[in-house]
Amino acid sequence: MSRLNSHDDFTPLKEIVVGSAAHYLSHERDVSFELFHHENLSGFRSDWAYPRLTRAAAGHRESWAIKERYAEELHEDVEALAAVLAELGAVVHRPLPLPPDAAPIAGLGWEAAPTPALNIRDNTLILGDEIIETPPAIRSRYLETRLLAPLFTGYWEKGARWTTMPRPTLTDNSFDLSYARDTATTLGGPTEVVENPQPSPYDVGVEMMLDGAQVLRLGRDLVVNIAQANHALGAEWLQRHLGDRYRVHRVWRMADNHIDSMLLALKPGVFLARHAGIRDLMPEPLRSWHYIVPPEPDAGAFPVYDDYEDLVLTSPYIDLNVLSVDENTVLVNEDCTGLIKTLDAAGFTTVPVRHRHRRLFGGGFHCFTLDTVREGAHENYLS
Ligand SMILES: NC(=[NH2+])NCCC[C@H](N)C(=O)O
Repeated sequence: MSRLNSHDDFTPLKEIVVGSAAHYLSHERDVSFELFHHENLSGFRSDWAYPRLTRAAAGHRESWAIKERYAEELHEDVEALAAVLAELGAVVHRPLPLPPDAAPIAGLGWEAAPTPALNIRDNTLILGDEIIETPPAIRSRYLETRLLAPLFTGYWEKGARWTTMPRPTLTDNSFDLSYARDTATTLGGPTEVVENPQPSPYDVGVEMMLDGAQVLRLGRDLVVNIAQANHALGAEWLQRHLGDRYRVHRVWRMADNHIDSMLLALKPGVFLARHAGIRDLMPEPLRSWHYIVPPEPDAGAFPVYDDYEDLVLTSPYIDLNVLSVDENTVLVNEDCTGLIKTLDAAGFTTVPVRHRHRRLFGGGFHCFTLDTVREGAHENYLS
């Protein structure tokens, strides 16, 4: 293990953590989960878009089983991803696997089954020599970074700084519902905001929530996606914490939360973007960069899932979530042939990797990884 040093997504990769899919048995469908995944969940089923038609009031807890076959295939693909990265010369670290008999976790006034540390991009932000654990918006993910604690301890011993952003209480009233209220879904929304928030003796009002995956890292510049007040508070914390060392550029509602299936930096001057309109949402100095927009995803590239039993947590654009091992080499989903062709034509070397169930488990290669050592420094890429 070397010293923590990760400022961007594209300079030569030395060390990386690959998430663990072990024992991903169910989704905890509480208010925090429904709200976070509102855009995808409410897009195709009217009882999920209008939950009061069918579901109980807030406080309702429901475990949604994941089919064993999908969980096993996911596990197989994640282990293969770790092997590919090792073959490419990176030192690969792993979180603690979630044990099969993990007991529920609890906060003040809630309980939830814990998720494995799979989408590890989400709850940690690495900025140079600093580990920042970010405040989760989903209760079942509250203790996810503890599964990374042995690794973080190792980096800390090697000199890393290690910070935890203020932890939210996550009562029903902690959430700003405005994004879910304001956005139309494919059902023609606006939909109902998920459930009726119930008062709790632990209410503190709208709280800070921000995922590491809402932040695009470009040396001394950070682009942070903000869709509502929880995120705005998180970005404000980040700005105050980082002071003059970083420029925090806030972008408004580029996505519901995570930015990394909308936009990724492949190298200085080049972005991979979901659509051409992304450029207009960007801060002025980044509008002159080149934006590579791949063809629309091919519906045939995804497994066919059951409309009711299988929760589809991402949009079909999830394969944009690639992982660069250097400025020329990009790991891409082998089934996303349109994207592979686009990147090949742009002069990149693509490494096709199998990942079947990205739509069920909420992430691609960028989400499932956390690069801890790259060669890049605290550069100013904007000048
Ligand atoms: N870091 C992540 N988990 N990113 C995944 C983002 C997926 C995005 N919400 C989509 O539907 O395409």
